[in-house]
Amino acid sequence: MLLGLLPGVPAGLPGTPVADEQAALAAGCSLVLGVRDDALSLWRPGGPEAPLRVDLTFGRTGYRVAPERVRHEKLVRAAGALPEGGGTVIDATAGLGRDAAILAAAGWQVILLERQPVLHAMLADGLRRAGVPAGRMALVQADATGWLATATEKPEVVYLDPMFPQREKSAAVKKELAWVQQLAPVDSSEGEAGLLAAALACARKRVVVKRPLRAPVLAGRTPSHQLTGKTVRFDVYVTG
Ligand SMILES: C[S@@+](CC[C@H](N)C(=O)[O-])C[C@H]1O[C@@H](n2cnc3c(N)ncnc32)[C@H](O)[C@@H]1O
Repeated sequence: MLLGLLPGVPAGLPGTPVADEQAALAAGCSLVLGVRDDALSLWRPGGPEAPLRVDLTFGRTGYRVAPERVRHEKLVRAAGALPEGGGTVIDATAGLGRDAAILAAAGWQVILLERQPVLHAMLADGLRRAGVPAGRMALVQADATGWLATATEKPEVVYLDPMFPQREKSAAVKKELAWVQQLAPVDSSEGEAGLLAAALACARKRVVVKRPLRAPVLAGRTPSHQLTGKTVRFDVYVTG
């Protein structure tokens, strides 16, 4: 996959600098990263689809959503009770930050880990535009397996949503997933097993893993219990 980097994107990202979409097409880029309406965005050069950007303030997943509404979300129920005085979730596979926004809206302090540099830059841009206080959602560019293994302060919860081949049916979500998968392909089974092991060793209370409804459990490890939704389920591993 060749990613075209349009003028105005942060320095140091992996990709091919291009002057405009025409140049990106001529260079054979399947996606471009550029600035649209003040947002760092990803799109198919010459394509009709709306650009993809991280949006934490609008729509269903806005981090300002009222806690009494988000507490019904299956993800929030899977994370368990928020300790009095607050608690921390490490979202070790932050992606576009949607699940992290739900957890933050439910009152958790969320540390977002994302290893893919372009997605990390898009998340940083989304957090900046949303004006999210660093105390609510803090972003780190890191490989989660190593980061979790060396974490000095253990969080209550570690949340994992590793890439999984095509799992949603709607065309819009398929498009987003296809684009994100070009940047961050599905991990090897050894990679997934290492990530789950690091999460289980780090979380003080539980590890939550999001899976497509009928997918096998991650790394063959049986969870303590499961919460199932219409298209996805949350596998919960109680650690303490
Ligand atoms: C399916 S997406 C997560 C979507 C996210 N839950 C959301 O709501 O937008 C998976 C993301 O995890 C990242 N990822 C996978 N393994 C990782 C690891 N070991 N360390 C850090 N990031 C990882 C990928 O780069 C990808 O962006």
